Amino acid sequence: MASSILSDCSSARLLPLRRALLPQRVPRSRPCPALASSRRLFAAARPHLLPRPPRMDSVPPAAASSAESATVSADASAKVIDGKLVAKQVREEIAVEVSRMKDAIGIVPGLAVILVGSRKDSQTYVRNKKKACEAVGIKSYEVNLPEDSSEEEVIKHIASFNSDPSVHGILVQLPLPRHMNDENILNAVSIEKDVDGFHPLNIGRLAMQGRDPFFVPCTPKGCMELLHRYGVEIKGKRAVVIGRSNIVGMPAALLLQVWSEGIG
Ligand SMILES: Nc1nc2c(c(=O)[nH]1)N[C@@H](CN(C=O)c1ccc(C(=O)N[C@@H](CCC(=O)O)C(=O)O)cc1)CN2
Repeated sequence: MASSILSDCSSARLLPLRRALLPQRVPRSRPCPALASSRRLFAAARPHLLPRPPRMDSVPPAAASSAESATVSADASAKVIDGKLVAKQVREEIAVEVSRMKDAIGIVPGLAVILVGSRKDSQTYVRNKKKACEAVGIKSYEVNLPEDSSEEEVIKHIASFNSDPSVHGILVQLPLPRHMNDENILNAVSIEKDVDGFHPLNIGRLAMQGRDPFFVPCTPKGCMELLHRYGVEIKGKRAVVIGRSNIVGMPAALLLQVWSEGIG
């Protein structure tokens, strides 16, 4: 029986993990020092690649009691993972980190979000990202462009954020209008500021042996963070990822594969 199931609502295909078919990974190389400082700065806001925080030694009381009543078989019991509790802890940790950074070097991380069009769901996600930044002291920059904007206009804004030293992370909210080519736009984001981890180089580095991505897509990273903080051991387990989107399913499968080898 699979011990972990991650579901990707954006695409309902089963993606078998390739771990069993791939050779053992070698320990990952250290990143280029010049790029590492910018990555570290924003990693405080979305700590994909920072040293991992200590696990919760015990499941929080509320989750523990639910977990006890949710036994699924003689040798395995279910753990109810309280995502809201973990999210609160992560926000608190980030707020402390940002405040320390401000005191130490007088810089706060800056996140730029570009939204094209007026989809209600995308507006909500962008609003929530902005609120989340405000709550922890991250400065946010927002650009809203009309649905009929050209790819060049979007890329012009990306280029401007790429060269703005107060912006450490850039997100282009997806989906983009149909007339735009996602690839051209995502390729324009500097890989050191690609906090979504959608740039092909970051995804490629996630997939390759001996490479580290600068950032990892946030939804699968969040799933991994939950497993980690609840002490769910991945090594040696089988996992099922439902869905294979570029945003969730595919990077989730890659992360499970990397972490199952004890790296990450
Ligand atoms: N630039 C990006 N665009 C998009 C992303 C992204 O990560 N970066 N992901 C989605 C939209 N999105 C965030 O922007 C997003 C949507 C939904 C969820 C999610 O986890 N949903 C849960 C429900 C959570 C809740 O209701 O509390 C679920 O579906 O089970 C995360 C991120 C597309 N665009």
